Amino acid sequence: MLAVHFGAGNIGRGFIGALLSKSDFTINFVDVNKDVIDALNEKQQYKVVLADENKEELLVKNVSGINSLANPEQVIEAIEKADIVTTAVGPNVLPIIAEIIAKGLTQRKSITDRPLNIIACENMIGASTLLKEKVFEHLTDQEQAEFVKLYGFPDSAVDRIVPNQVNEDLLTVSVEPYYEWIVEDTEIKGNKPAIDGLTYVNDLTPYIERKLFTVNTGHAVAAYLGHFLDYKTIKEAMDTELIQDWVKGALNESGEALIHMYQFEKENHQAYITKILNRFVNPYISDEVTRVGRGPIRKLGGNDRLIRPASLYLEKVKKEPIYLAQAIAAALMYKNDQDEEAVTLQQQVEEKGYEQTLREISGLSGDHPLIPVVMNQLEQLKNK
Ligand SMILES: NC(=O)c1ccc[n+]([C@@H]2O[C@H](COP(=O)([O-])OP(=O)(O)OC[C@H]3O[C@@H](n4cnc5c(N)ncnc54)[C@H](O)[C@@H]3O)[C@@H](O)[C@H]2O)c1
Ligand SMILES: O=P(O)(O)OC[C@@H](O)[C@@H](O)[C@H](O)[C@H](O)CO
Repeated sequence: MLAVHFGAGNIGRGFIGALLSKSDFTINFVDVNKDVIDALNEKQQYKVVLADENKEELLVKNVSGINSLANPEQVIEAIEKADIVTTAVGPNVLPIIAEIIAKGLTQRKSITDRPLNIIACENMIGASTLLKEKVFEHLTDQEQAEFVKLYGFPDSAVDRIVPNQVNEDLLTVSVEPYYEWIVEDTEIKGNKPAIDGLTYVNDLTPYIERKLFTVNTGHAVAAYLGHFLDYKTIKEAMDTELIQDWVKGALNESGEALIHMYQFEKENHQAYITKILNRFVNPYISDEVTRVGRGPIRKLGGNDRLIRPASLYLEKVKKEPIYLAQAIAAALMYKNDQDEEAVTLQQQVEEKGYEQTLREISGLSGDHPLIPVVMNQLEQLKNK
């Protein structure tokens, strides 16, 4: 069985590749990073190391790479033959890979009517749905009508902390032992891909929102406030009582909103939070706040990990989300010359001020009650 996976980065190699390989898939990684692709073709295998005291190693075999910039025709050919297509490229890259996926599906359809599922494994609500929209922009009306019956784009939620890598070998990837991969099965075309460790559900919404608004919310709070206080890693930040309290405060707020929305058992949700807080302080992982805080414009989006739980808390719980607002303020203040979005964000702040920048990036209406709460927290942070 052949898997074509876009994005041979941390989560691509360290999670999706590892799981697909365990279920006997051969994996064609597609990437624009020449060094990684060359190394995959040369070695045809790589190591995944579990970041705990045992450092158990898994050898991922039968892998190869395609450089999509140099050899787009090979990508098209791979999609023609694939049994599954997955991505882990980052939400902003989905529109960029859509065209070649459309070409691959078009070529496939000219040869076979075999169904195919394309699963975007990104930290975003509705990532596969977005990819489908972008792919369909490259198809005629007739192709769209045919493809919709054969090609599924099921949404998914993926959870495994894979930090930036500092190994001698370029391909080796160190990952936390914990993982969760959930896929919405209502959109699947043909047989459900049999992948060990993947869970199918009928309705992904509670799962993706619980994950994004707990793991990623907590992570973002630790990253932006950690950076504000000059900490370099998530663990360093979390080892500080003050930041730990801020993260817990934010997760209590997002938790109350989630419990209200999805009727989760309060105790179960608290246990979920506690487990996540322990994952953040894994001593075998060094995760930079700059990785976790990367892309602040995306992270300040209206449906993302900070604004959406804060808005839900206001709307459903009817209280002011002080801790989430503080993290939103820290995200607005986030400066990092190495991060393109952080640079653009600060240019926007310089030109338009914090309040207008927040409105434009988050899409919150001018009179949204969250805005004064954030502005108040911002003033307090400036004085810290
Ligand atoms: N690292 C984690 O802990 C983690 C966990 C869950 C989900 N995710 C999600 O997985 C996705 C990838 O994150 P990551 O941490 O692996 O990032 P990463 O930067 O390590 O990997 C992304 C890969 O995509 C490649 N890429 C960029 N443009 C491309 C293109 N046009 N075509 C093909 N490949 C391209 C990059 O070269 C890189 O190898 C993100 O959506 C992220 O939110 C990450
Ligand atoms: O990947 P991002 O930029 O959306 O978010 C950064 C981290 O919070 C994220 O990568 C987590 O490590 C991951 O989502 C854990 O499952």
